[in-house]
Amino acid sequence: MSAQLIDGKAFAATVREKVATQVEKLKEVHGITPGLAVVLVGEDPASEVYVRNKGKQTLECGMNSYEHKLSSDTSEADLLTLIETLNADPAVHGILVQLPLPDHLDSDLVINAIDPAKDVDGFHISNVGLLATGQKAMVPCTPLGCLMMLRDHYGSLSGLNAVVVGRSNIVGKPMAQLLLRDSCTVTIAHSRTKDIAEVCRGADILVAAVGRPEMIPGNWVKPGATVIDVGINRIERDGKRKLVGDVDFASAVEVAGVITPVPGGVGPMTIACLLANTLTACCRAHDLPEPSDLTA
Ligand SMILES: Nc1nc2c(c(=O)[nH]1)N[C@@H](CN(C=O)c1ccc(C(=O)N[C@@H](CCC(=O)O)C(=O)O)cc1)CN2
Repeated sequence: MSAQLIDGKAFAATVREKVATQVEKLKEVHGITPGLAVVLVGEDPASEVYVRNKGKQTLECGMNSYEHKLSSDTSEADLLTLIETLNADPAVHGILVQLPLPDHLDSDLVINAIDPAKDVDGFHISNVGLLATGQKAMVPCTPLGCLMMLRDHYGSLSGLNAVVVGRSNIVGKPMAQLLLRDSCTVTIAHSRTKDIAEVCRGADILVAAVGRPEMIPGNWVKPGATVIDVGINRIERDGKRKLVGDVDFASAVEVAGVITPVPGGVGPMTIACLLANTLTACCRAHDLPEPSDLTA
């Protein structure tokens, strides 16, 4: 039997609509317009597309968008000066530096220069610590999107066995923290995990975030499980370029109960959650109630 697909595109559109409604209210009642600044260094083609889409969707939600495109040889000092300026700008509620950065720039240093209250990526060390200790944090967009889809499907995640394959700071670790916060029993699996197939087969919720094309086959999936595929891998097959996830969709769809496709699954939720985080950051900056269905 074939699994039910989660339509991330449609889900993301619903999130964006909710954000737009709240933004309109903020403008009408309080005269406040949330603002998002996105910084791109260099000419990575995929990053250029993501940044363009971020700007477009920010404006469509009624927020202000500030785009800063810097050349690939920008010095760390110049980038840090820009971040300082954005930190001090009251019209900017969210700051995002598009990753990956060129090799000569220290990503950790740059990310940790962002005011944690404006860190809508949730990558700043303060937000990482707040999330890990169950406090109010800015939550990384991709894991937040996965959590929203899981909550929508299950209602409560309490007591479910969740396996997160991948231990990156951007997805794997925060995903595990969020699932733990929702009372799942969480295992983080990775390249050194012994009998990883058997570990995965114990999962009610299997989140694949390893960055290896189609690494997880259907026989690693427990029948009826929910599979969330975070991978976005560009491969060439039969002479054609193709986007695939970390899960072998063709075999997994036959075993899983629910599955996210690639493309059109988790990906679109990343930008939708960025807009939600910008709204949240704006509400927090002005001591206003934040929309509870758009945060963790
Ligand atoms: N500062 C950040 N950098 C990066 C992040 C991030 O969250 N913050 N994530 C990724 C890139 N990313 C957003 O920045 C992103 C990735 C994928 C998608 C998306 O909609 N994917 C589509 C397919 C799009 C395609 O054809 O390429 C899908 O999966 O359906 C949106 C945003 C790395 N950098």
